Amino acid sequence: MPVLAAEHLYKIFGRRPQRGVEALHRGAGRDELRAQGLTPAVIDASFEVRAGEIFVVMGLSGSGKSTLIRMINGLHPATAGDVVIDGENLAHLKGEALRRVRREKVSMVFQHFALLPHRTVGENAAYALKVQGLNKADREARAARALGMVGLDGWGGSMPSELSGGMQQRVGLARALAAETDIMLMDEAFSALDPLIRREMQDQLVELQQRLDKTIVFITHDLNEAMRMGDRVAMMRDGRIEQIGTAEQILNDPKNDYVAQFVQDVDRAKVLTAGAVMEPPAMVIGAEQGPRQAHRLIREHQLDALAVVRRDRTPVGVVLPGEIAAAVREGSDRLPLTERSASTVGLDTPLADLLADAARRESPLLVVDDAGRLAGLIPQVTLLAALSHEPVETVLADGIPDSPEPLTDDAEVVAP
Ligand SMILES: Nc1ncnc2c1ncn2[C@@H]1O[C@H](COP(=O)(O)OP(=O)(O)OP(=O)(O)O)[C@@H](O)[C@H]1O
Repeated sequence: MPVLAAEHLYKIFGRRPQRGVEALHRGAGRDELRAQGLTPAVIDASFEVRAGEIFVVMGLSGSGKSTLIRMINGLHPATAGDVVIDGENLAHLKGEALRRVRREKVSMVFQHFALLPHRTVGENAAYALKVQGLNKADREARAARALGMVGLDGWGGSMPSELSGGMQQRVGLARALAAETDIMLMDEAFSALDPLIRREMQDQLVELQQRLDKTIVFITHDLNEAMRMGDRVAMMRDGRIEQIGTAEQILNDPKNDYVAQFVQDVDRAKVLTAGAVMEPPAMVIGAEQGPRQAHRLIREHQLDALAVVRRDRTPVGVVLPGEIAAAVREGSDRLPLTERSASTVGLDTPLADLLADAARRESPLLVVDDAGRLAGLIPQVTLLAALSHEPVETVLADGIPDSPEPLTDDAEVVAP
């Protein structure tokens, strides 16, 4: 079950906003509503956020992100549609019941930190806990723990003004963590920070999320931030969600021209990981098998490369058609594995890290999962395509320099 769901959510500002929803249902455009003094800020937004996910809402200024997040935390009532948190529909809650859900399920980090200037860092971190009814000792302990998580051990007695911008936002983050809610909403939380600090905070948030298993809805107008942070990204335009998907899905398969144009300048090499560009191996061969068996598999399945694995599927290397043909010709009874053919990379390795020596690489890269087992292969042509910003087909048509000789059916085969 999703932790958080939005179902056909609308927010229209103006008098008698319900009119706007009805007009939109009838097919009216935004301009028509504007003429009636109505602003449609969020139009028919539906999505589900899974437990432990970083769900990014990305869109230009005015696209409706802040309004959307305010409906999720119950600050704005929806004009139509539902927000369901942990099975509870906010539209059905009032007064104390609504405040309880907001307090216990959702915490929020703001762009401008929202720290109280005359309270200490520790008091700021503990701020949300008083309303939760915790006693002073518990509040202080939780706040200190949260400050420790964001790398601010020992800063509890300082005043916010003594801290840099990045540190102040860590206090904002600590305050949200101290509330110990499962869901954290972050509204342009890093947008006011210098690029270097921002990057550091992004990494730290991803690391914290993995450690604490929080569900995070993260709002940003920065596409690169969205692509870097989001397990999935919802792209908003003019109040509507245009597409929801992983960074790879949005980059590789944009749903419409708007999304395609929006993402065209993204540095794919920085966003895409080895896991996203690899191909699952069509066939593998056990390390104890000989070259003739490999030769047979390569021919029968017309493989460009064949990964060699141990019984537990950890990779030993990869054999190529040309190599294996030569080995069979020479009568070798061992698979011709070489050092260079055994380069492995992790699933999360950024593509950019693999491109440096793409042109020199003569065999596919092997991609392994966290347990070191083979997850897939990245053919050299994929790297060259990424490097030249050309589709794979173009690189294939132009040819790869020094590509291995293809194994033809009439290759001379000598029995060992
Ligand atoms: N309280 C309000 N009253 C009237 N109109 C509003 C109100 N809040 C937002 N809007 C309008 O709703 C639309 C969406 O605004 P919203 O702030 O949600 O966008 P955003 O994507 O968060 O933009 P930004 O990044 O600039 O904050 C805009 O046209 C805005 O002018």
